[in-house]
Amino acid sequence: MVLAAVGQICSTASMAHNLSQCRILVQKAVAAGAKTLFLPEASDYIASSPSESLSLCRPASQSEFVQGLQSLSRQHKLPINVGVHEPSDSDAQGNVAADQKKKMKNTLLWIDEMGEIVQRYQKVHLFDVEIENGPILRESDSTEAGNKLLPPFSTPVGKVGLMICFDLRFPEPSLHLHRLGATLLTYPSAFTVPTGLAHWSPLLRARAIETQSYVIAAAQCGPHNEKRVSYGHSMVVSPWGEVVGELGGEWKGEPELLVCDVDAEKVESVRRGMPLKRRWDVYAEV
Ligand SMILES: O=C(O)CNC(=O)[C@H](CS)NC(=O)CCC(=O)C(=O)O
Repeated sequence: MVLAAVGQICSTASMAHNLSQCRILVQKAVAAGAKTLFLPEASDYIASSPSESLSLCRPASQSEFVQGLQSLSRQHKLPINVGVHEPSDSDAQGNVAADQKKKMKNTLLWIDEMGEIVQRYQKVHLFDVEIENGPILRESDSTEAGNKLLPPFSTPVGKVGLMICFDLRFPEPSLHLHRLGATLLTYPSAFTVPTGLAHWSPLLRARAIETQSYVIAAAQCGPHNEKRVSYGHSMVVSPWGEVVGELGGEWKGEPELLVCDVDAEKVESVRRGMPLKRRWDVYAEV
């Protein structure tokens, strides 16, 4: 068994403030003996508008937030999984007008215990919604969608398959990563409150049950600015679908940490006990 730590923060437009929240969580995770720290989507910042978000966006090599986390991970020999914004390589059409800003990527970094960025996933499904009495958000206005899933890779907490937030609503990528050998799936998130109330927990449990894998979802929580609040409820679900750890949805003014056992043998025993043998002869292959 190995301990995984899951951090819950409330990112604002201040990268220095957000880094200081993460620093507290790194220290707590190390003190608890955790072997990996999972941080939410957009941990580097959550801005009040797409234009502010674009203006804060910089490459990891020039981001005080990412550099700060890399040095913390190196110092403590702690792998860190963290969601950030990065500039896209090209604009959406390939030739925008000079006055038009480039788009961003919504990415998830795996920083190893040497402080190196060794894996990078770019969010594939973007959150464009207009829900009555609910959120109106158009992520694709400012963000470029990724075009591939990353093959699962070995870590101290298992073979990790990376996904982000809204990707949670699509079973296909999780099943695909499962087929490629993942034993732990991540969904770092900044869920809205109404959609979180309606769907967060059943979706996370469904993804864990369907793939017989651990699901780790570090979440943004509370008010980021006057316009935006996140649902919180960071969660760890076992391959049997049990919620083995959960944080609250109320922002208490400081970051919170959840520490859970990740048991490789549990993945094996759940899969051995209930083999989910596909019938590709009956329905389409995922
Ligand atoms: O905006 C940023 O800076 C970071 N990105 C996000 O917070 C994204 C896009 S707005 N949020 C979600 O995908 C929430 C999904 C959700 O709430 C649901 O699926 O119900």
